[in-house]
Amino acid sequence: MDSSSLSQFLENTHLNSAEVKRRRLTLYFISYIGGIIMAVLAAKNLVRGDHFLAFWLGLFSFSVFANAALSHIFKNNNIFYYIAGCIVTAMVAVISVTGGYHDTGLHFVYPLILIQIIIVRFRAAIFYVTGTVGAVAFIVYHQESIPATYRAEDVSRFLIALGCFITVAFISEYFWHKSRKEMLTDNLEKLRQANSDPLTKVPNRRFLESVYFERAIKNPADYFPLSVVVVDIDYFKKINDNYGHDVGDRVLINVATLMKKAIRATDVVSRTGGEEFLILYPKTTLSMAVKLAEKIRVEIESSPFIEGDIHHPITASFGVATALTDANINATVKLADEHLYEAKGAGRNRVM
Ligand SMILES: Nc1nc2c(ncn2[C@@H]2O[C@H](COP(=O)(O)OP(=O)(O)OP(=O)(O)O)[C@@H](O)[C@H]2O)c(=O)[nH]1
Repeated sequence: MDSSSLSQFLENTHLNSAEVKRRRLTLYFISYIGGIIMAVLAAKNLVRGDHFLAFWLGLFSFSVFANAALSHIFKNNNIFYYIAGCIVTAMVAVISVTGGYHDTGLHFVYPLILIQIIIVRFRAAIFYVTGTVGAVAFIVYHQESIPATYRAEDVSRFLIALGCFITVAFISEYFWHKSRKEMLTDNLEKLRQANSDPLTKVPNRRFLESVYFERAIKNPADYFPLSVVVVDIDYFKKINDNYGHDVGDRVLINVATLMKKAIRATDVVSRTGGEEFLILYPKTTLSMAVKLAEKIRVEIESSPFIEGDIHHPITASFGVATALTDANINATVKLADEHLYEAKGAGRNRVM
């Protein structure tokens, strides 16, 4: 997992899920509050004898409730935001056609347009709002074929005020989105730094424990069997002692790079300690993980550290274990560690 995949993983796990939650809650609140208001207005219009408007308000109230209820069931589907946007356009059209109570219904167009801007994403909202305003303008300028009657001066002032309102709403939405995006980028960079090792740039132990394992537990079908390979460079202390800490650092970077190249995009190499790494192979059986670890062992063995006069053979020992279910991740890491110590005890440069 390179730096950009790590950022992507963190964005999907933390930041995007917060954004999805925010949008979803906005849809629920607006739908339920709006649905109740429309139901009340439908009842009031029924009492005062405007059956046509009462029918439409009742239908819209039912539609927004049904839309919100379906979005509870199909949680990962974005279509419900766009359906809500369409319901708003239809409501604005019906209100403009009927005129509402004493032809004062156009006042409701302002909050409805604002709802459309909030619910549908910024770019899509431009098209939705253009369509809605186009429909209203068409209706108010063709009063000969609708029940409502609007005075010419009210119509022109309404459209000018609506234009100003929409411009201000879009400007505020634009800057709000811009600052939110900057904040998210900033947060993402901080998260990336907190979850990666500054020397080798691979994810660190924090990433495994607070991000990766949590995600695996939430989506077991995508991760299990999850194989864990603990890798420890052999006699690393000698490298530091013989050539200095800087050379030791470069050996760590080389080994990490070599392992990153040897894995699939869905696997993860992380640095969990001084000269200890942990590789995670999702959807991989124990026998397959042993073969993959053996391949990396051979690769490390055949890539000595060469720099100037230094020509130092590098080997590593490997401990492998596999978690079949999310219930035993920690026990699996512990078992892989025990296998690593067995590999060290058995002479090093081997997979156990
Ligand atoms: N250069 C460098 N060395 C580190 C870093 N972190 C830990 N070390 C060194 O890694 C060495 C680990 O030594 P040991 O735990 O004795 O392990 P080893 O020499 O590899 O021996 P075996 O694991 O038993 O094969 C120590 O000398 C640590 O100082 C680091 O970030 N950079």
